[in-house]
Amino acid sequence: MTTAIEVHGLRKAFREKVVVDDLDFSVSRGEVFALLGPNGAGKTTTINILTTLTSADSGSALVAGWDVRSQSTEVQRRISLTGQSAAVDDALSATENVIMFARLAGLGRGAARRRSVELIEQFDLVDAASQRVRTFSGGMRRRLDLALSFVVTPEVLFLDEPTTGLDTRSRRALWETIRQVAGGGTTVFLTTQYLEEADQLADRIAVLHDGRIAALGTPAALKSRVGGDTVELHDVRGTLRRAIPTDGSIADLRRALDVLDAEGAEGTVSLRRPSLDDVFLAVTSPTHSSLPMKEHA
Ligand SMILES: Nc1ncnc2c1ncn2[C@@H]1O[C@H](COP(=O)(O)OP(=O)(O)OP(=O)(O)O)[C@@H](O)[C@H]1O
Repeated sequence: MTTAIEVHGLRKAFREKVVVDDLDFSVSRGEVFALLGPNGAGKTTTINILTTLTSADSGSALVAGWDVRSQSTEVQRRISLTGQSAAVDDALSATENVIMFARLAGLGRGAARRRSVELIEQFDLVDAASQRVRTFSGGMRRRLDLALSFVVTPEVLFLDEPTTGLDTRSRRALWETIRQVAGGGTTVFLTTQYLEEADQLADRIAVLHDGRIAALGTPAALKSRVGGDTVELHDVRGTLRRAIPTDGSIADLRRALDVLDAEGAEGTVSLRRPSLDDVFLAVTSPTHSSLPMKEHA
């Protein structure tokens, strides 16, 4: 099986409000797929449907080859999901929590202990390993929650805004862990509001806007869609004074410089490559057509 997630015409409304609107996409095995979108775009609802926590009103979704609606137990056996801090016992230490979780996942006593040592180290909880979780900061709790979703390697790992609340070092460490897991063949489906995160991690990105996919493709393809490089002029204070989009060709670059010359502009000229921010702002602006765009390889 090469397809890990297959979604067709998925739709979900809360009362009259359509939150997920006719979604279609598929994710290959071993792929890191990021669902990006502003607040309220429908990211969590989509993840909840794919992880069997919520049922869709219509459409279908297969995860690891099983139907999320009619074969939910089979799906649950093959996935893991972050954000289940409800599963964390405040009265236990971090180590005890990981061991308990590992035992529930079917690991033997020795294997559970070994796994806890690895995960406590990996998620930078060594100093707090034997501390009761009740005393943890928000970031420590978040790291423990993440550690639990890595106790066993699932076929498909769902991470709902995994790095929210993490400091830079923890964020980068988690990215590394995600890369390792994906390198081992696990499919990773993550939601994020951080464009850099999607850019760093994802093989492909879907930008969700008002419950619909407004853009879908590799980070490079999405960036190239919003145009070529931009010639920017900053004044001595570093304030952006002028931005002239180009198609990336030498002739167009020269034209942009001629424009600045003709205007008698003063300051420092630089070339800015399109970023995912440009993509995000372009496709999630209120004036943007909500028609799904074609995927670019
Ligand atoms: N159980 C519910 N009942 C009613 N409305 C809901 C429910 N769950 C979500 N919604 C609404 O659906 C919309 C999409 O919510 P969702 O949590 O999926 O968005 P999101 O993209 O994950 O947003 P965020 O980035 O803020 O987490 C929001 O307007 C939200 O208020």
